[in-house]
Amino acid sequence: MRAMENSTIAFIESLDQEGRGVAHVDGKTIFIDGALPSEQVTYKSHRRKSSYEVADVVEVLQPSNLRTTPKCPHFGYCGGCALQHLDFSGQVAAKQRLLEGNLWHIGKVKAETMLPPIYGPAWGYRHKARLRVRHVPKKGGVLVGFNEKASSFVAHMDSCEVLPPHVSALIVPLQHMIAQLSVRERLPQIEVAVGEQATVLVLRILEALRPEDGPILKAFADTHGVQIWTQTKGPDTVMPFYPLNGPALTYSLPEFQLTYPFKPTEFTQVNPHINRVMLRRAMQLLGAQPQDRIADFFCGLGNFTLPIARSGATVLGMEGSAALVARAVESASLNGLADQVEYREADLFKMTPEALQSLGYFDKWLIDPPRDGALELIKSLADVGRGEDGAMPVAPKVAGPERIVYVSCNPATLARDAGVLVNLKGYRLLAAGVINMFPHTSHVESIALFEKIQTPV
Ligand SMILES: C[S@@+](CC[C@H](N)C(=O)[O-])C[C@H]1O[C@@H](n2cnc3c(N)ncnc32)[C@H](O)[C@@H]1O
Ligand code: SF4
Repeated sequence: MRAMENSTIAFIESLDQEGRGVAHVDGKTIFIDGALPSEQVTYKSHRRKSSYEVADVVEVLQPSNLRTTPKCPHFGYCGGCALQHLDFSGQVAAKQRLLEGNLWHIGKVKAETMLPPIYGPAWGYRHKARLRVRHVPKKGGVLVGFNEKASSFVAHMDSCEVLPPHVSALIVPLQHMIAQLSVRERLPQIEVAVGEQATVLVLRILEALRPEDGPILKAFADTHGVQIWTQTKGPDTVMPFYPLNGPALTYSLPEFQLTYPFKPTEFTQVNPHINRVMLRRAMQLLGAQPQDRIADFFCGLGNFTLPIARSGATVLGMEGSAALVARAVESASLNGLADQVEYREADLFKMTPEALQSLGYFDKWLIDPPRDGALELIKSLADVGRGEDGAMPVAPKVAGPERIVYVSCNPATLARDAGVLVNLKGYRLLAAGVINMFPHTSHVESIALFEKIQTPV
């Protein structure tokens, strides 16, 4: 709808992957930052293309009844959150609609059942974070935080509601402490990792620390009860007052009697509360039995592998990072599961039918890929029937597992891969649902269950 001279009015139909309201005006798609579904708003475009425009809300004429007051004072300016103006349940519903929309528009598939969303705490959930650091004298000194929205500048912030409160409380003291370091201009990033026994801050520094920096770091660590590790150019150099080379942290899964050691820089799930619920859901969907042989592709440090092994099944975990494979092997022994678990390092984006066949038959698969998805792995399964060009599938014919549980951090690639599984590989999409792993952001984590209905030719 185009209105009077200077203002443009739009009715918002849905949310996009970045949490922006989507409207259609005069045949163009308009992505409007700050607008919510079912709202009528005026907007101002800051990017115009022939088929779409990108805009900011000017005024909300008719607010959604799910619009709410953002809790964080930095919302709207900090790029860390996109949806704090939408009620928590509305966020989950919007993510579910996005997942369903992607499955249908990209993969041409529909889940037979939508699973109830997996919820967790709304605030203080981020146990892993990458904070940017920038020394900007004209903004008052050192900035520590997330990037500003749609910018590479560091946001000026003094607290963060999605970090655990004790980490949020470190932002201002970190700004003051870094300002005193000789390397304050050469310290672009801090990785935060909260484990069960400790919180570690890994300072990435582009040159060597000078001796006078040591006491400053030690005083900070002692005062705030955290560990500080430094990663300068070259191999890790842990500050001399902390144990060298050992994983400092652990997380545990009491329901599976499992404990995982990890190094703060290694991949672990960001939200430990949701991770536990997600693992229970995945195990329920996988239905692992003691006689099963199961593959855990993109297994990381064995987050899914060990709960699967606890059920009595044997598991092969495959992963691209040698460091994570080594950590996974260590955890399997530590938890008394080494006999049931094997790990292999492999680049799964280069999977071929021959390589997949050489792994032998699996009853079930668990897949948890990065954002790019798992296309090469799925394409390596034998097609059902003839291909689009009428040709028979290329040998070897790799028999697919009876069940696949697919955990995804990108609904677009999940939808693409689901389309291949359902339309070419003889699977049904039995169920799918969202996991609210990152509340208030537009990230959509999801889980899907596929079941084999046809034997490949
Ligand atoms: C979303 S994480 C999941 C890790 C694990 N399942 C977990 O829950 O902790 C994706 C994993 O894929 C691995 N990865 C990324 N690219 C890969 C590739 N090309 N081949 C194999 N693994 C890869 C990453 O190292 C990471 O451990
Ligand atoms: S990431 Fe933290 S500081 Fe940024 S908007 Fe979200 S809660 Fe606020």
